[in-house]
Amino acid sequence: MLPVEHPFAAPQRASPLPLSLASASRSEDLQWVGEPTSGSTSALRDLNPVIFRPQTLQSVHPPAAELPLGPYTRQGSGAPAPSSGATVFALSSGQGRCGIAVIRTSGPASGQALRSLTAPRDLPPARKACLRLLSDPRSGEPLDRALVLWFPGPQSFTGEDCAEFHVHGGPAVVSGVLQALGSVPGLRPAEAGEFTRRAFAHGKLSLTEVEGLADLIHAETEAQRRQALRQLDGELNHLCRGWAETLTKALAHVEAYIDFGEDDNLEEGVLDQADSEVRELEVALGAHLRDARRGQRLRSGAHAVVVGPPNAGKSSLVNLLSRKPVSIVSPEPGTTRDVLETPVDLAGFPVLLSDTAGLREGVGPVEQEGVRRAQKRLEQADLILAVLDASDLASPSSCNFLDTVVIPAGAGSPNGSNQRLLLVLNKSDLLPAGGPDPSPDLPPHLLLSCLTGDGLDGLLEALRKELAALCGDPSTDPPLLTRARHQHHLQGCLDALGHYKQAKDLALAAEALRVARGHLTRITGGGGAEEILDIIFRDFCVGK
Ligand SMILES: Nc1nc2c(ncn2[C@@H]2O[C@H](COP(=O)(O)OP(=O)(O)OP(=O)(O)O)[C@@H](O)[C@H]2O)c(=O)[nH]1
Ligand SMILES: [K+]
Ligand SMILES: [Mg+2]
Repeated sequence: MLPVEHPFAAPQRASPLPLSLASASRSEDLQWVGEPTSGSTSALRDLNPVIFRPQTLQSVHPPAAELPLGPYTRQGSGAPAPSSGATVFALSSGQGRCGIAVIRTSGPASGQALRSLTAPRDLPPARKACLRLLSDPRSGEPLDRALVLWFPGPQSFTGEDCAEFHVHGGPAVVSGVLQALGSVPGLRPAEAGEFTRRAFAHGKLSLTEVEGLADLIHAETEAQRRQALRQLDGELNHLCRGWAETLTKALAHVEAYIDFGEDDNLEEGVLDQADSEVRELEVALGAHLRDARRGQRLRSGAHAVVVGPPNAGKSSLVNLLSRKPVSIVSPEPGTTRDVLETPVDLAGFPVLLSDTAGLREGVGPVEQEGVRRAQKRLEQADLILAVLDASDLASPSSCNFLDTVVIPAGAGSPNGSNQRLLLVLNKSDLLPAGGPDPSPDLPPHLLLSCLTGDGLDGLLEALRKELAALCGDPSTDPPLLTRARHQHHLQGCLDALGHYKQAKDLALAAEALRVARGHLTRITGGGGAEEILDIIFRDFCVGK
């Protein structure tokens, strides 16, 4: 731990949520509204007259107060509404002794809380850090000299009035300030996730952004961090909103046809346009669903298994990649019996690496069970690291392994089950120096020496490529679905589009589109009546 001096000169251990993320308001206002529940007569039907009879626009357009607000707001989308009026407070940085601890409040009494604890008592200018003496409002006892920040709502992380106290991170300071806050009328300790829940309820974060924030806090590798940050930045949200907008457009076309199919004023090809929009969307959704597991793998870690004949150096490789002595290494064949798992960060990707028993036949019951477990793990793995002893390629166990595992899995290319395989020829130090490739006839492979480290860089680079293919590369790829929930709704949307195509009448087709759109908006926790209005006015020729 770095020395604890003045905490604000150079934050030694910053809050896990830097200021900009913890408190600053998002520049973009995400207050968009939800979509009509499926089955209800859509707002579109009521609004369609607006499209075609511009002269009656003023009289037909429902006044704002009459818009059905309930199910249309984010708050109505399943998020628990914050208990009104309460102001909550909590330690927002990690527990334990540290340079600086960040305590924050959210709710209407935040300003009062700031004034009660600080001297001078006036509120600091909005979003400007100010140094203040903190003291207990009951006893007047000084607690700390701290930086305080005032974020008046709605331009705050939660959308409510918020305050932050950046105090020295000693346990006594932190508990003193928390107790002092608890004594301020109207304040209570926050529940787990309550700040974020309030941000969602006030439309500051979409559901996918909430998920991105959670993933960012839990990210352990670089690629996980990138993916989470992109989701927090709203990329998945924008993607889903774009798709939902396409469906709203298609729905507007179909509903217009239902209401005005006989009307001369309707543009030609309205239904064809809806069909082509749906077809394009199907292609886009299909592409994302094919990659659906990648984002989830990146969140939870890809499963890689090290397999090979006995004594190939599997355990040596596991120890080398994990940089710790996970497995016992010995010259005795059959050393590893059980499956040994270790989480590792490989080239920025999270991987659960499994060491396994050497594959061979004609062994005792214990080793046999080890082989059975190894084979089971092999079937479940996303990535197979097949290890052979480069100086022992002609042995029966090597040949058998090549024939039964490496060749069927198709080294260097993904097989039907999406498993990927890297063939590693270990113990290259035992080959004659500068000699030819010992095995030009083998599938694509890498030479490695666990003993000298030769070939490790090449192996890590190959692993990076394989893992980027398995987990998606968050530096370059389009945003990925990161949870089973996203995959479920995307599949639901695609199924509904299938019903649209098969629908025997237009009312059913419109209903299928509403169901499809409902799935998309549930991904982000919103959807839109106002969107529908916008799109109608933008996309239709009025009163042609
Ligand atoms: N020369 C040389 N020896 C190695 C290398 N890698 C591993 N070994 C040796 O090979 C022997 C077997 O290594 P392990 O890592 O135990 O092999 P394993 O595949 O896990 O063996 P089992 O668990 O018994 O199947 C040990 O004596 C290691 O020191 C290498 O790159 N070069
Ligand atoms: K061994
Ligand atoms: Mg071993």
